[in-house]
Amino acid sequence: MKKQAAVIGAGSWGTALASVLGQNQHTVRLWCRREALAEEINTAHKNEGYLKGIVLPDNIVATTDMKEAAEKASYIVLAVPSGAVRKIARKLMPYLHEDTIVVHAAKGIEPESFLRVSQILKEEWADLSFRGMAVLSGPSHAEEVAEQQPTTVAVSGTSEQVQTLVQELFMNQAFRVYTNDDFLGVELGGALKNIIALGIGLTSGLGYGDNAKAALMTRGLAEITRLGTHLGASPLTFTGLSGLGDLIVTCTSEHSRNWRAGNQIGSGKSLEDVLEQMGMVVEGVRTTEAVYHWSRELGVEMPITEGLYKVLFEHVPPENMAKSLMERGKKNEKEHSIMLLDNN
Ligand SMILES: NC(=O)C1=CN([C@@H]2O[C@H](COP(=O)(O)OP(=O)(O)OC[C@H]3O[C@@H](n4cnc5c(N)ncnc54)[C@H](O)[C@@H]3O)[C@@H](O)[C@H]2O)C=CC1
Ligand SMILES: O=C(CO)COP(=O)(O)O
Repeated sequence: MKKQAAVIGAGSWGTALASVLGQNQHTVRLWCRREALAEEINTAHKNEGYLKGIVLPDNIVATTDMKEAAEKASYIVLAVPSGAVRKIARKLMPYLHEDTIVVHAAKGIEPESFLRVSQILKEEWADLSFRGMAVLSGPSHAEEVAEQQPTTVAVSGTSEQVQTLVQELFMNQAFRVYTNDDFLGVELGGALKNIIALGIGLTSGLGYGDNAKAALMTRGLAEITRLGTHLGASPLTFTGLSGLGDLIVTCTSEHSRNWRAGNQIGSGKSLEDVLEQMGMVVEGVRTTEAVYHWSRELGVEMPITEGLYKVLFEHVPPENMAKSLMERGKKNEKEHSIMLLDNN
């Protein structure tokens, strides 16, 4: 059935998600910051700056007016960088109502508070009543979603009903949505894989090959799972689309901004230059900062995150990261899995 949906954020991901909703014949209002972009979307049905060469469904209406975008929507999809979520949550406050379902699609952890995006939203909207919240996450580069290439993602919701409604809202022949009741795990997987993708990009920039890539992906997944299960997520979620799936796509695709940023830093560019030239969000930088401090506070070992933090924030040369990871004390590969099995 046709729904009223608002997508907040007309960058790569917001535009791609609006496109999926438009293909599904929903009424879509896409909120953007810049008038010129709204004009481009409404007249040329394009967003060339973010999704080059893509023609958008003509039932997407772009606006810079939050009221116009969100007021009548029964679904509000948040697709801004995690760093903008608090500000946007405040702007959205007047337009949430009893029937609103909020779907967030951002992947990050807030430095200092160590909050996930859904926790930021709950904090900002503590006094409001709305129908529910969901997180949409998985291996889904916007460029391929916009081209209607086959894509699979996971959705988790504050209730089973919300989860199923969001699955129905997005699902189509090119965009397959699986439900997963582990909200925490789905949200964490998407945020944490960006750290590992940055790290792998870094080693590629240094000239290391596929063995290093496979090592970092495998041990990266181990450290994501270690933190996630410590916090109460299911280990199985990290083997699914929002865990391993998203890790694979972000660590192996040249679409990935996190991988590309790491690659350029490994090749000798400064973090500041890389971020300035990217022109799009590189979530892994902020999440590395958050998770480095968070894991130390929790006493959870995350050596890849630690190594990357030192490169990004303490000016340690990238080659030292690989060296320090290789020279760590002897370990049993299954240490953590054995501990998890023992606890069950
Ligand atoms: N691009 C992708 O393939 C995917 C991205 N994501 C996640 O979606 C989120 C958004 O990413 P992208 O769309 O790729 O980023 P982007 O850099 O392509 O676009 C970001 C959009 O947010 C807007 N924005 C930035 N700061 C803002 C602020 N302070 N207030 C209001 N609007 C602001 C920008 O104007 C732009 O429209 C991130 O958390 C990302 O990890 C998730 C899945 C896939
Ligand atoms: O999350 C993504 C794909 O699932 C996008 O990753 P990047 O932000 O690294 O481009």
